[in-house]
Amino acid sequence: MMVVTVLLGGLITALTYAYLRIFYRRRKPGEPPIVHGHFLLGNSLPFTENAVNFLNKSRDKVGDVFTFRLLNKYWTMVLDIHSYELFVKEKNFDFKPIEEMVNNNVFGYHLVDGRKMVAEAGQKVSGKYLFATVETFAKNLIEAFKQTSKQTDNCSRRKNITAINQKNTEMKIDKQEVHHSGECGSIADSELFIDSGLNQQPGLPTGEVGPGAGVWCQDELRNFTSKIFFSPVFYTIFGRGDTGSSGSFHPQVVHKNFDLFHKYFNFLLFGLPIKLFPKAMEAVGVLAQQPSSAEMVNRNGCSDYIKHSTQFMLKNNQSERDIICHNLIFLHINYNTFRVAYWCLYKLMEDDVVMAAVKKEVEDVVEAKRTGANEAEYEAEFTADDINKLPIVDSFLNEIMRVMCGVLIARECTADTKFTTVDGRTFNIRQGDRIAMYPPVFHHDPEVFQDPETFKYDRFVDAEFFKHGVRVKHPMTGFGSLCFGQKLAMLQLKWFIINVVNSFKVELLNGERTLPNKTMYGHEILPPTHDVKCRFIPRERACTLKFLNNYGSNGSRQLNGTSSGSVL
Ligand code: HEM
Repeated sequence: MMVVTVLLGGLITALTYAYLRIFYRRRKPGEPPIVHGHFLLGNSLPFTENAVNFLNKSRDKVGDVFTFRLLNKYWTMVLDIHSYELFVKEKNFDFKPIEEMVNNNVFGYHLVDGRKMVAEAGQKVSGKYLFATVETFAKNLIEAFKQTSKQTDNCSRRKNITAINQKNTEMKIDKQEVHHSGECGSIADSELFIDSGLNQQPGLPTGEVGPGAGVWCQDELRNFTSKIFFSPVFYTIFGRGDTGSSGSFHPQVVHKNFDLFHKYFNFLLFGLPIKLFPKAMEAVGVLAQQPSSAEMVNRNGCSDYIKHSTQFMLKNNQSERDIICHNLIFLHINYNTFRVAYWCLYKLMEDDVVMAAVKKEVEDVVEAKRTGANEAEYEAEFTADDINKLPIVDSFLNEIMRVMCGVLIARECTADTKFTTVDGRTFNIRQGDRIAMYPPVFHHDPEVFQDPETFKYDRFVDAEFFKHGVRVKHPMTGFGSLCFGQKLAMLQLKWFIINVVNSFKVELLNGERTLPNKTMYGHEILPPTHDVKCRFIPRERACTLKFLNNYGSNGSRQLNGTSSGSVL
């Protein structure tokens, strides 16, 4: 009995010691206030349920700089938007451990000399490389639009068959038939439906069928965006290999598997082993089937970013597996742009007023730029500056970025640090703690953005924003301070919006609605709670749009115009 009591006593003492060492913290003088939570989980549950609500409530209780706990890690949140520059410029707040955590926990690899590699590879998406990348993207976009338009011809053919057969139902296209009809693989196309026109939905205009014209095609919005946006992004990054030799390294296969993998992203980020998630394992198995590094760098159209980073890693004797993981990270980064494109299409379709405003701006500028003797020859050229000088397109995109942003700007504190906010309050931050700013809180602050829950496409036109009566220098912080791809992403997205409005009519099917999934805060761009069905048809006689790479001519080495992006 005595032995049992002693053992029990020992166990309780050990557990109490471990608890005090790992979880418990007493606030020291000068440190931010602590928001206490569950004795084991800390504040993990309210944070993962809805981070913005939790952080707002905490701020109301203890002020805009405070510390809380996620499992065993203490985080200090700086929710003072005016202190953004001070935060991102503090040399003791280091991004490297965060980057390593993502590389290690989510992608299972270590990047040798990572900071140097990112700094060097980052050059490959700025200056002349930025312009060249947009040029390649624009060409790939034309190709993707062409292929998708061809599918509506296919729908048209099928419609006739449908009419002949008197089938009054939607039909799913036979996988193989679609596979032969265009570049898209069978996975994407397996979800393509024909809107036969015979089962017209109430409230929707009749499919515009004329000789030689397509009919409305139905698709899931994610699938549609994948074909017209993710494909060109994918080919811009990796080029087009010798088709057939690349197997499952195909944009639609990669996209489907990335979609699946991303569902588990937050679990992996917090360190849970991927083996717990068989579906994620399966997806990664497919994603890992990539061309060898030697083949990749020689692929036609492979980006300078991938070429440079691959060669850098080879020089450091990193394995083929590491290179594959790095390619996945780069895709993961670009997947954000895909999600924004999804929301752009959704918001255009959701509200006729938004669509009309964006369309008018695009049509006016296309009309003004148009050259050519007749409709068949109409063509309009856009430079990067031209793209950036469309206030409605710019504001619409910024509003999407505001509402859909889920990013946490996180750093690790590398030494005990006194952090002083812009209004002069000083807080002691402990070495080893995480420290963060949270753009979604700023983006939904009613003092900065009036009616923050309402989507206002023109919110950013000639606008300034204020907090406590002081102008906010950085109202939009969704790219953080380090993102090299900000200018590229914004240009690609604007060019996509212009082109999609010019080339397609797109509509949501009746009653189809979705929302950003707020349990996914932590993803840079929030995914939808569920997908929606849409339908599309190419616009007849659409003017051909071209991107003009004028880098270096007329001194245009910089990007001018509205919100072209500024990395601090
Ligand atoms: C809508 C699209 C995108 C969003 C929302 C986004 C957002 C972000 C954010 C929040 C960070 C962390 C920054 C920080 O903590 O200060 C980041 C880092 C980064 N982004 Fe982006 N990004 C996007 C697109 C891109 C693209 C297209 C590229 C490349 C061409 C890119 C390249 C990078 C790189 C290389 C980093 C890491 C920088 C470093 O390690 O120092 N991003 N991005």
